[in-house]
This record gives sequence, C-alpha cells and structure tokens, in this order.
Amino acid sequence: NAGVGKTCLVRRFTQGLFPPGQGATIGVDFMIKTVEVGNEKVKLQIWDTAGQERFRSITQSYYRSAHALILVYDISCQPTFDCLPDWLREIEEYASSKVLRVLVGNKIDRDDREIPTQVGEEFAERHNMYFLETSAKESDNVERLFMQIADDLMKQARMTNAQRYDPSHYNVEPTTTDSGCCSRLN
Ligand SMILES: Nc1nc2c(ncn2[C@@H]2O[C@H](COP(=O)(O)OP(=O)(O)OP(=O)(O)O)[C@@H](O)[C@H]2O)c(=O)[nH]1
Repeated sequence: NAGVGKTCLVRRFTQGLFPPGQGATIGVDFMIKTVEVGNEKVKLQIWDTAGQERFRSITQSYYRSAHALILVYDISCQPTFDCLPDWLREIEEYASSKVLRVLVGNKIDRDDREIPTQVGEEFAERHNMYFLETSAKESDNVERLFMQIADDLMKQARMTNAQRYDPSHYNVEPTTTDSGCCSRLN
C-alpha cells in the first residue's frame, strides 16, 4: 500500500540513507545495485512501484518480468496488512507463477505496532512466501532482505543452467529413421 515505506527500503539498500520527506512514488522508479554473491557480481535491478490505486495499470505491467516480488506492509497500520490478499490476487494475475515472493513487515522501529510478528509469519507461511520484518529508518534487516533474494535467485539460476547443460537431464530415446512423420515424408 501507499506509505508503507517501499521507497525508503530501496533507498536504504541502494544508497545507505533514509530520505527525509519522501514523496509518493509516481508510477514506477528503479534503482540498481551491484552486490557480490559467493564470488560472483550480481546486478540487482530493483523496481519501486507506486502504492496509490491511480497508478495500478502502470505498476501491473512491471510484475511479469520480475524474478522476485516483495510485498510490504506497515506493522503499525492494520489496513496495510488487510490489503495483502488483494495484492496477492494482483500478483497471481499479472506475475509469473514461479516468481520468488517475499513478505515484509516494515517500520519495526515504531512503538505503536498493530500486527504481531507471528501474524505476519503465519500469513507468509500460508501463502508460500519468505517473511522478514524491517526498519528502513534504523536499517534493520534491509541488507539481509535484498541479499537473501539475490542469493536465492543465484541458486535458482545455477540450477537452471545445470539442467540446461547436463546431458543426463535429457532422456534421449533411440529413434529409428522411419518412425517419425518427417522421415516418412522424406
Ligand atoms: N518510522 C518509520 N517510518 C518509515 C519507515 N520507512 C518509511 N517510513 C516513512 O513512511 C513514509 C512513506 O515512506 P515511502 O518510502 O515513501 O512509502 P512508499 O511505500 O514508497 O509509498 P508510495 O510511493 O506512495 O507507494 C515516509 O514518511 C517515511 O519517512 C520505517 O522503517 N520506519
């Protein structure tokens, strides 16, 4: 939802700062950060989408090509948690079914918490998502959030490559020259 701290999380991670007087995101924005996973350099392209309803048709078009999606709510604002099922429906409709999904409860530095950690955890478990609580303001768990995603995506990529190049993954059946339609046409 708007105002949960998405832009602040991205800026904390990419620029190491908590921006004062952060205005609402208009449409989408993106930032890039190169990180090291194992011994490899990985360029993360992080798209920050506007939470406001009026930008929904723009933001929807960015879900499909994402490798990971982070759903953020504000732990001190119950309505932002109550909207999660709507965001999940949105993701199911517009994102790839294999996308890595992460649930984040932000603003844990606040002392007016409305959503207990366990409630967030249970929601994430029920919907097959990773779960983390963060504070963009205090920099709690922000690095961990993005690095965990980078790590997971690299593992996925390595597995896909291994399958692609390992001949044992192909079950090559012996064929006879006159069995296929093409050989018959020839
Ligand atoms: N206390 C506290 N405030 C935060 C935190 N993260 C963001 N905020 C504040 O929450 C407000 C909204 O932050 P944004 O990052 O602009 O929120 P957003 O989710 O990107 O909002 P949209 O761009 O409208 O979708 C700002 O006033 C931030 O200062 C946090 O971790 N703790």
